[in-house]
Amino acid sequence: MGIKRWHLVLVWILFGWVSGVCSLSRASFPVGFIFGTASSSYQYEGAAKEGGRDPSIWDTFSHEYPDKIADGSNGDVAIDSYHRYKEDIGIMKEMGLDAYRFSISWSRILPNGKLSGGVNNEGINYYNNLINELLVNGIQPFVTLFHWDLPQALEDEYGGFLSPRIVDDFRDYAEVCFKEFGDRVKHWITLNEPWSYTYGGYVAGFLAPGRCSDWQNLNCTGGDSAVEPYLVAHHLLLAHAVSVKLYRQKYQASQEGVIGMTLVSYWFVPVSNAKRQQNAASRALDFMFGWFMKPITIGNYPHTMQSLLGNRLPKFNKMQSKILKGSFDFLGLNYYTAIYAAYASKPNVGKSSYLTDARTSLSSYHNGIPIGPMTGTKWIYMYPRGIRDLLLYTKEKYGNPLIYITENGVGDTENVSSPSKEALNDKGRIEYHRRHLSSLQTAIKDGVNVKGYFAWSLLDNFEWASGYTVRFGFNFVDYKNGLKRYPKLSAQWLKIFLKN
Ligand SMILES: N=C(CCCS[C@@H]1CC(=O)N(Cc2ccccc2)C1=O)N[C@@H]1O[C@H](CO[C@@H]2OC[C@@H](O)[C@H](O)[C@H]2O)[C@@H](O)[C@H](O)[C@H]1O
Repeated sequence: MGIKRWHLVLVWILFGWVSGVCSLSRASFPVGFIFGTASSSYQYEGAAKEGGRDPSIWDTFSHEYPDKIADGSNGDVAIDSYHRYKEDIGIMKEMGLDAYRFSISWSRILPNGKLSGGVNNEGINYYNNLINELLVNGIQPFVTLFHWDLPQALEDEYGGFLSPRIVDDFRDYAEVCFKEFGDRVKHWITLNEPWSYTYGGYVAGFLAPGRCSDWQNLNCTGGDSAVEPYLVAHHLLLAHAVSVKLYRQKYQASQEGVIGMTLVSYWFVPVSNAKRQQNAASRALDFMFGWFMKPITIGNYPHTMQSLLGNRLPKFNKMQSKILKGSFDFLGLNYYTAIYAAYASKPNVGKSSYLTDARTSLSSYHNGIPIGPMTGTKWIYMYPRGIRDLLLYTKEKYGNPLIYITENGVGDTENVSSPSKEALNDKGRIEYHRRHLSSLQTAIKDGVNVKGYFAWSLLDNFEWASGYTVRFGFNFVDYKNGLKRYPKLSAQWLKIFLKN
């Protein structure tokens, strides 16, 4: 019986699939494309009461509300990167990574949050040592100024980002970092995920400072989910804008670095092609991504937010709009998963909240079917196509900006506590990263201007409300045995990926 045409097609498809699975590597990406991993100060450093550091709102939140953390834990010790950074950089080098994204602890640099309170030289020394160790190992530092760990002193004095007073204090803090580290740091990120800080801290209350409306019964410490999120986001944006202006006016010419902001977004999939559902997905994107991306691009909020929120949405004056417009040299983009979006009518209860303002209903399921395969992290369903769709959307809607994927990753929630064969055999993580990198490669072929990819995360670490119960690392940290680091299968996979 002769070979039928469909046999040939099948073989061709199979070959394509096999070569696609096996051949994806560094060489699949443009020369100079940067591969790194990401971390943050409160999740990695520990040494919470060492080296002159004063408390952040995360020290307060995790100690005063341990019930808000899955295992009642905190970042007092975390994974002790404060003392083990040389070992951790050795792991990065062994894996062949090009860059490391980390954040600076504001209260380690300015313990009471303000310049007038004095600069902590032990903090300056720590980050100088970290940056220098990275550079001697050929690893580029990408530095985030604010990854949620606000000095508690500023929260106490004027409510932190609820107050416009934060803008000048953040600018002063940023300037200390530009001055002290800018000769060697060439990629600055002002804020990590302002959406998450706002949503987690002032809408749903599961992140510090844990505020939301009482009637939402989320066991919050006070707050108003209809008003505070929009005030906090407004001040985050202004703090970002004045710091970018300062960097560009005083430091960029001599230091020759670039500065941006990292945003996170779901990719939103309409539950049907009906116009009403497509509009709902578009509104959801405005209320999560456009909330920040529009202001730093054109100097104002999305029209959907302006029309739906009225006076609850603060307004930028002319000067603020001017310094916000174009206030980034690159965009950091964090992508984890996609979610279905459906139209929702105005809630009949009299109370407003960010949760219902967009008139959308979001779910990982539609007609009982998940948007993608479940993973080890309850809110992350595998939807690699979403990274490409979000990048294409950004290209089309926001003028094809320079982008770095500054976080992408997945956690395991098996309650493994020792570096067993099972714990290190993280095939799911390999599959997640391989599929997202493949989708990213397609986006690059589509003309998206993306120049780097940072995986979350090098090491298992303190995962905010999940404590140490969720592991995102390529390397296992043995919390029960001296925080010893062990490479997982994914670390081996990434090392080979980066070598080819
Ligand atoms: N997790 C986020 C926020 C993404 C918002 S989209 C989605 C919606 C939602 O409710 N959550 C949970 C959430 C929201 C905000 C912050 C943390 C966790 C989401 O992540 N971003 C990055 O994700 C990384 C992984 O987040 C983990 O995701 C699983 C959660 O169980 C865990 O608490 C969280 O730390 C963090 O370690 C980084 O510090 C952070 O920059």
